[in-house]
Amino acid sequence: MIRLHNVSKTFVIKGRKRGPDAGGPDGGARTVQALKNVDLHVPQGQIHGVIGLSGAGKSTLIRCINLLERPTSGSVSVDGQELTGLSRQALNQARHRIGMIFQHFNLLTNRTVFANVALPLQLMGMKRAEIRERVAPLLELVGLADKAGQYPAQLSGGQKQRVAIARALASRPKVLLCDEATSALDPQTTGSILALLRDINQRLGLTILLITHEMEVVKSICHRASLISGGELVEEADVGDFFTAPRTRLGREFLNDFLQLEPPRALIDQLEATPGEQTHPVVRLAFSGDAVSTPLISRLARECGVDVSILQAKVESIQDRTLGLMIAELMGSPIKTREAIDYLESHDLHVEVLGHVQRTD
Ligand SMILES: Nc1ncnc2c1ncn2[C@@H]1O[C@H](COP(=O)(O)OP(=O)(O)OP(=O)(O)O)[C@@H](O)[C@H]1O
Repeated sequence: MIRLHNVSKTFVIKGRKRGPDAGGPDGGARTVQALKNVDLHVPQGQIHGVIGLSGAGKSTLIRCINLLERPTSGSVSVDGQELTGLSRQALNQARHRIGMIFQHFNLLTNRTVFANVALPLQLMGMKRAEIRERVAPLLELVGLADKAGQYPAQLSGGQKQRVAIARALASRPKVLLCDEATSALDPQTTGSILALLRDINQRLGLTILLITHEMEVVKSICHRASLISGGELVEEADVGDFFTAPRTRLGREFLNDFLQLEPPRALIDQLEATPGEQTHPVVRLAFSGDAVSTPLISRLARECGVDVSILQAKVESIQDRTLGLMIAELMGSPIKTREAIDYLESHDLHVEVLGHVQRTD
């Protein structure tokens, strides 16, 4: 439904220098490459999250999808239509199939809830009666049927975002873009807006692309997720894998921040990077699916002759999957602990060796 192929975006920031030390005719202009060769495919009906740190390129990416920002190179297509080559008029038509919501809602303060939702339909030239027929069920859908005559200032943040969602859905888009849509909301309101987006995705089969800096958002509603860093998509996976086996250091940092599952400080200070004859490995184990209910730890002791000292453990529900995480010291000879790691990996556990500690046994 959404396809980005080799999309790059470079901003040129004009220099302010004037006069003899301007350093050239551009007065010291510099460029920022906000996106680098981004490839992304979001199939119909999927909720895809793009997560990254501040300045990573999230907003630029989402704004390139409806061409609020025009890519410097590459192609963008939505619902099978390539957008980058369209005339202004054709692009305006194509944008009816792409709704968007924003962190700060972007409602018109001097218009009622009804009039805000009706606005895109008026701009499309729709007749009054038709607009009424379209807006009423949308307000019903977002739970604001009784607020049609109120003004944005009379609404809570969550209610304002509901109005924005209804407005974004007014033109019956195939795609909804969410630009940090819950970042200005408290956790409880965030939960209710995410539940509404999930409901809309299921009921209307709407494809959703959202950008966020919060793993909680990805965990709550996304089917698939990408990590963006320095304008590049550095990893992409189904959400279960995104949370169990991040492939990049940044992915692991996001996960650790979210789970707050780090070895105790005192242990971190003792960790050595290389193993020795007198050390034990400290590992982070991530397991999902059948592995969660299999007594693998007791089997390690029986089948590999390795004792396991559990330092921290946590079980999380990621949509319909259960994810187990554990930090543990594997106690045994170097050969046996290597065998134990192979055994765990052969049972689909993701094993990351955090370091090695001196044996005390
Ligand atoms: N209009 C612009 N002109 C110049 N540089 C820009 C422009 N918009 C974004 N940038 C730069 O592009 C890079 C990516 O910015 P972008 O806003 O896409 O990141 P982000 O991940 O959305 O960050 P945040 O979470 O802080 O909003 C940054 O270095 C930013 O300064």
